[in-house]
Amino acid sequence: MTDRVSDLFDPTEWTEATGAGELTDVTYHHDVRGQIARIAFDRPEVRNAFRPQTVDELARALDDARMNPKIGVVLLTGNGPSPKDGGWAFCSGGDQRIRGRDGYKYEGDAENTPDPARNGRLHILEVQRLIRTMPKVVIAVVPGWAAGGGHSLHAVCDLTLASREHGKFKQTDADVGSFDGGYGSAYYAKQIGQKFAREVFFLAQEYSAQRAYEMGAVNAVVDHADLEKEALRWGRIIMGKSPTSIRMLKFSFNALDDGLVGQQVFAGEATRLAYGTDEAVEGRDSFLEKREPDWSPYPWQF
Ligand SMILES: CC(C)(COP(=O)(O)OP(=O)(O)OC[C@H]1O[C@@H](n2cnc3c(N)ncnc32)[C@H](O)[C@@H]1OP(=O)(O)O)[C@@H](O)C(=O)NCCC(=O)NCCSC(=O)c1cc(O)c2ccccc2c1O
Repeated sequence: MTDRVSDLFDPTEWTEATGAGELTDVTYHHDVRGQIARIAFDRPEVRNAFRPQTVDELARALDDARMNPKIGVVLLTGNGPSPKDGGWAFCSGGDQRIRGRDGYKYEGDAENTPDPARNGRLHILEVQRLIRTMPKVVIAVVPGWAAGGGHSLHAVCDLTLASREHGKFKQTDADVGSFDGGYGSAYYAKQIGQKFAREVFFLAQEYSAQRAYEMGAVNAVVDHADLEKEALRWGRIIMGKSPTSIRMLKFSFNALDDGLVGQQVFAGEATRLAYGTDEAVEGRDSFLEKREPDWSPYPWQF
């Protein structure tokens, strides 16, 4: 790759997000209408494996998109192809070269050498929770390999679109002595069923985009050249919907599987909606005006 972001990236559709020029491991753009974010792993030479710095930058970009009131959809993808061999990847999980005994390490003086003085990190799990709880639709746009922790990221995204020619899925955790026991496996099993999920993890075989679609892990298989165009089209359809409906729907889908945290997130939005009623305003005003509240205009509805 030269100065192009990615071979599938259409520069007429995107502008670089403010501050994104400082990022080294991910790229971050907003679509020209300012409604859809594109965040991409940018380490194609290692199949977009993440190191702690990658995860830091990913979290920053996702959080920025979360807090942007115009943005309703995030496309999470991987830039490519690899300048070394032309291979494509969404993300191949944690960079095994800097994995220490306590997690993934920030690098020391020599590149790809773990810094023994700093604790290891497993904070891709924090990113998973951010994707899960942000009140926006996150679409995994998979142009190549989704492996290991990259496979888990696609699992936690709300939707997945995959390249027909290059999209490949492989859950390598058990090959490398790792295990994502949360969304990556247990929630994934809720998506595609226990038998398939156990097969994917226990055998760690390669699945084509078409096979992943048949198993219920992928929403659509798209010709490689059209992948990002199609993702943008899906994003724009979603942007035509009510923001409150989409937010409440996402949190409703999450609630049961996320236990009390799911209930808390959903209930927080219900509280926000309730604050908008005249009834809640009466409660606040009566306190501030040091008088008894008058609930008489508000029936005990059934
Ligand atoms: C993804 C592959 C199946 C692709 O195979 P392919 O044959 O197409 O490509 P190569 O193997 O030749 O790779 C090209 C080039 O990239 C390097 N590379 C690829 N992936 C990684 C990686 N993850 N780390 C470091 N380097 C990588 C590869 O070495 C080649 O380099 P050259 O110098 O030789 O050119 C295949 O590449 C593959 O299987 N990759 C490894 C996938 C993997 O096992 N990932 C880690 C799983 S564990 C994990 O991600 C994880 C992270 C967490 O933070 C967790 C936190 C909490 C719980 C669990 C976690 C977790 O499981």
